[in-house]
Amino acid sequence: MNQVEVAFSPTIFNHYDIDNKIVVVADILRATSVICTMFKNGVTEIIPVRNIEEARAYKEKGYLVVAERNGQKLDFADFGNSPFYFTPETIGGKIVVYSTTNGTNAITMGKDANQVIIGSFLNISSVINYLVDKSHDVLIMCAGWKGKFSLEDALFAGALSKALISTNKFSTICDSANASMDLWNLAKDDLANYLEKVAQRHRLKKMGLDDVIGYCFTPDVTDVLPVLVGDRLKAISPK
Ligand SMILES: O=C(O)[C@H](CS(=O)(=O)O)OP(=O)(O)O
Repeated sequence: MNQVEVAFSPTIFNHYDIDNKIVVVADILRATSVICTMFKNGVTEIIPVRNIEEARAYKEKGYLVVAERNGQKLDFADFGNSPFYFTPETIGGKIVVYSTTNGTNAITMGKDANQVIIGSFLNISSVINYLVDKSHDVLIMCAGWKGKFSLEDALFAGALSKALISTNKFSTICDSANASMDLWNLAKDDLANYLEKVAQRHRLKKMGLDDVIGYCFTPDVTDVLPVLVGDRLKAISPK
């Protein structure tokens, strides 16, 4: 039986053994939801970069750059971080360079694992099917917020852990995975109400950027499965 574990923040990621594991990065508000939306709408590759200077250098070379810090688009970037910017018209057939406050940092941290994949509610069934098929131990890495715990990522970790364990192909002896499933069980029947507790929702609301909440918690909007290949994210076609 394969194991599922959860790291609640990148700050503690180094304490997990990722040898031969698949790392699922989750940044529900908003990076991994944005990545799934970009692939759904035809982006060919995404280059995740950690720092602003790297993103700026790509822009100077002529790349399309999506970059924000603290929710706000960087001045040199083409787009900020709302999934609603990414339509077939804006990103179809293009390579995008992507840098965000929390999500792209988490993605690059997992690069020594067997594989890094991108998870969100938008592609959760694709993630489940892929992990069941691959039969590796799994670490769900919550991107959190500036190194801290984020409720929305923990809820996703709980939903995914629960679904994997219900296949009888995974089990867990990880306290964080058990805690995330308890949280998900508490929230799932009245999710809209529970999401009032999510701090990132309120941070986004202050900036007028909280129109994404309903969308980012909608399951299975797409069947894309973004995977890190070298330094780029590419989409695996579903079976
Ligand atoms: O753009 C976002 O939603 C956040 C920015 S912040 O957490 O509000 O500073 O970045 P992400 O990397 O998508 O969590």
